[in-house]
Amino acid sequence: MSMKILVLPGDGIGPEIMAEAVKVLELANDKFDLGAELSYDDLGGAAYDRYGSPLADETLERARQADAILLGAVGGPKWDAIDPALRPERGLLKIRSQLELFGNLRPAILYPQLAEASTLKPEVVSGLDILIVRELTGGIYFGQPRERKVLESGERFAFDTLPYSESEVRRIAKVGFDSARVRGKKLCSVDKANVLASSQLWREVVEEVGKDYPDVELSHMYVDNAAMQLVRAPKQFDVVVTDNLFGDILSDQASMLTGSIGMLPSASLDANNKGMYEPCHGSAPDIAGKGIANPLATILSVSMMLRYSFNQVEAADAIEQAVSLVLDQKLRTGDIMSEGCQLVGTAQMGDAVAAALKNL
Ligand SMILES: NC(=O)C1=CN([C@@H]2O[C@H](COP(=O)(O)OP(=O)(O)OC[C@H]3O[C@@H](n4cnc5c(N)ncnc54)[C@H](O)[C@@H]3O)[C@@H](O)[C@H]2O)C=CC1
Ligand SMILES: CC(C)CC(=O)C(=O)O
Ligand SMILES: [Mg+2]
Repeated sequence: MSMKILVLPGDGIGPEIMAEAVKVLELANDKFDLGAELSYDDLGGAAYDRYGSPLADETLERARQADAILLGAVGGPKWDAIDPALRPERGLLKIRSQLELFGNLRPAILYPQLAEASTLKPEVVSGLDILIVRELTGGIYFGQPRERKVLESGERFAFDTLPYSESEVRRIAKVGFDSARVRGKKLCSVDKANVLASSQLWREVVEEVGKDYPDVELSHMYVDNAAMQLVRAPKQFDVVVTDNLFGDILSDQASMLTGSIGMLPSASLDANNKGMYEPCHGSAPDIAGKGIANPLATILSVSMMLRYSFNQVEAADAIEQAVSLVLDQKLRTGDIMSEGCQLVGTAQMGDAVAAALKNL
């Protein structure tokens, strides 16, 4: 099986965390004889600086030719003042949409070693294992029209549009139900159907899709309540399916239940499980260049890539086991640090995971 992987380190801490993920991937490649071939390109601010566009046509073509894409993160204050259409984040949105990566899987799993780092009490989060299924190529981040203008009165005015079609909701709902079917058989669809027309359609279509999944218990929750329930009693959730904006916000929130946003990997999949894999966090400009970012979310994204795009279950499991072993060794980056543990930097953490993987 061909395993051509396009690596896009991106901006800020992106290159730092990616170096560690590639270290682990290369080790897995040798150990499990995966035949992975890596190539590199730029996305986001780095691409704007190099190509004048946050996603160059040639990069998009390379992404289309690749079997999977591994991404760090994009964005940063350096590009805050440029034409909004050329912002680094627009490159990320464009690659997701052009490759039709509509199914974003964001697992929030608490490693038991990190119970102390969670923002919630250990008894509330122990055994936490939630999968957030976020719709990734529709909704308010893409809706047209969107505009900023100055009204005749001189007042500044702006608006966005939140569109969803039946087929867009249907395909992500299926991802949610299929995921629930192989997990705890519980799916919670999160929307704002008490006020938003797009959410009313969302709820209706999710109900219809649910008829094909009588074995999955479906519930609905408004997003404001879901945000509250996530920090009140997060273990009531198994699989959560939601739209692009709500999923973006709820997954960052869920990350803190696992100790840190630096622990949350993700897979963004098309209809054939071709995917882009990236940590859920951003480019963290506040810590970029310091060598202190947590690389585990990106390393765990490598594991998701091997599992979802290449069915290399043994290698994927081994990477997760190596991460767990390193946490057993009480090595911690600052974001997951707790008493009695040893503080390490990004590269030390990557080295430790690679060493643990090698010795498995
Ligand atoms: N997928 C992507 O490429 C994303 C890009 N962004 C972009 O990233 C830039 C910064 O956005 P923020 O809102 O600050 O979100 P962020 O996720 O980059 O950072 C939020 C906070 O979490 C911390 N953090 C994030 N990742 C970490 C890691 N691996 N280890 C330790 N601490 C970590 C940061 O230091 C910061 O305090 C913006 O330009 C934003 O648009 C934001 C989210 C996702
Ligand atoms: C450009 C943003 C939508 C990226 C982001 O925050 C995310 O995908 O989590
Ligand atoms: Mg986000």
